[in-house]
Amino acid sequence: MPAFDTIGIVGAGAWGTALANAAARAGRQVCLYTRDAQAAAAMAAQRENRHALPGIALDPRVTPTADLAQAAACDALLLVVPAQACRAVAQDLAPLIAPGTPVVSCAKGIERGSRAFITEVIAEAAPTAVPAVLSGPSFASDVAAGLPTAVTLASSEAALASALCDALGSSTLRLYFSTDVRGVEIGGATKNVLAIAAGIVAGRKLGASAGAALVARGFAELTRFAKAYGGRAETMTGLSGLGDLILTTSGPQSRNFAFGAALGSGAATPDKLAEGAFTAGVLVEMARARDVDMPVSAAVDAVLQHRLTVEGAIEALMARPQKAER
Ligand SMILES: NC(=O)C1=CN([C@@H]2O[C@H](COP(=O)(O)OP(=O)(O)OC[C@H]3O[C@@H](n4cnc5c(N)ncnc54)[C@H](OP(=O)(O)O)[C@@H]3O)[C@@H](O)[C@H]2O)C=CC1
Ligand SMILES: O=C(CO)COP(=O)(O)O
Repeated sequence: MPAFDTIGIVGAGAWGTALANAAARAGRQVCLYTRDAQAAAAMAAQRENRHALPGIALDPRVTPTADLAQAAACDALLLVVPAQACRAVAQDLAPLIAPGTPVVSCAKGIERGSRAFITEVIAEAAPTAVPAVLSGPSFASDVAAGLPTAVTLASSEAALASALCDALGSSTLRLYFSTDVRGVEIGGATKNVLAIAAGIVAGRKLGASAGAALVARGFAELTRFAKAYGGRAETMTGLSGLGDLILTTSGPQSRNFAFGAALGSGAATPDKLAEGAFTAGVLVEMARARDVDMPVSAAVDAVLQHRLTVEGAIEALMARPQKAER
């Protein structure tokens, strides 16, 4: 298995920039791609991504670029753009990468319309790539600051997943490997929708008891969905499932939680990426298609689609028929 000396990061938002520094800290040479040439030049001159991750110096091993081919020539690529942009970016990468190059999805979502998981999107759009996924409880600002963080990296080939963990891991970022690609991506996509629900509960000041009930019942539906779509139970209780659910339902450092809190309090929603708002509808469609009961996610979707008010959604959840706890 190659050592993956060079890592191309495609997408220089908060998470892409944090992962660039993390990979550099692990000893890799890193190419950090943004589609914005001016932003690449500013990052190169200022050695900082002032737009997405202000106050964090770029590691000297990180080279910003607006040349996709330069990033695509690296030994392994991390795809760090919003989930709904992954297909377009993977299509652009397809003619540029060497066959067999690992392309690791770091996005947390499901493609709308196609109902495809992001590793499926990569496999369709860049058929010569080897798809993988990195997910787990990891705020960009924490990782960038070098705070201790642990995540999961999954590929269908255990040896590849393990080699990528070696390439990206450092004393501050610990990676566990897995072959449960589907389970890892389901955890990351679903917890964002549940984080919006947790934010609504907090924004509406429904109390800590309601918040805890929401996380527990949310985890139950996340696990049901994963089972229906081929994820493993042990992955759901791991970093990319329960771990990330706990992190993102804990407070406003999560953009999804902050988005939900604004909905709950009636404030304007922040102008920041909240992936759960894009995932809720497709998640609920996919749940219905396999007869999976996901009342919390369905309530979030109904609020986002203005089919229910926040008040109406809470009433409907509390009025559900009595059932056994499972
Ligand atoms: N932030 C975090 O703590 C974490 C985020 N994630 C996940 O990572 C993904 C990205 O999040 P994050 O970095 O925070 O988001 P940001 O909003 O900070 O950045 C998104 C980046 O993607 C770029 N982008 C969007 N569309 C395209 C496109 N079509 N082609 C090229 N670049 C594009 C944007 O470029 P431009 O500025 O030019 O629009 C921007 O640089 C999400 O799925 C998120 O859930 C996962 C773990 C942690
Ligand atoms: O995925 C994340 C942490 O693991 C980031 O969550 P938010 O996108 O809600 O900020």
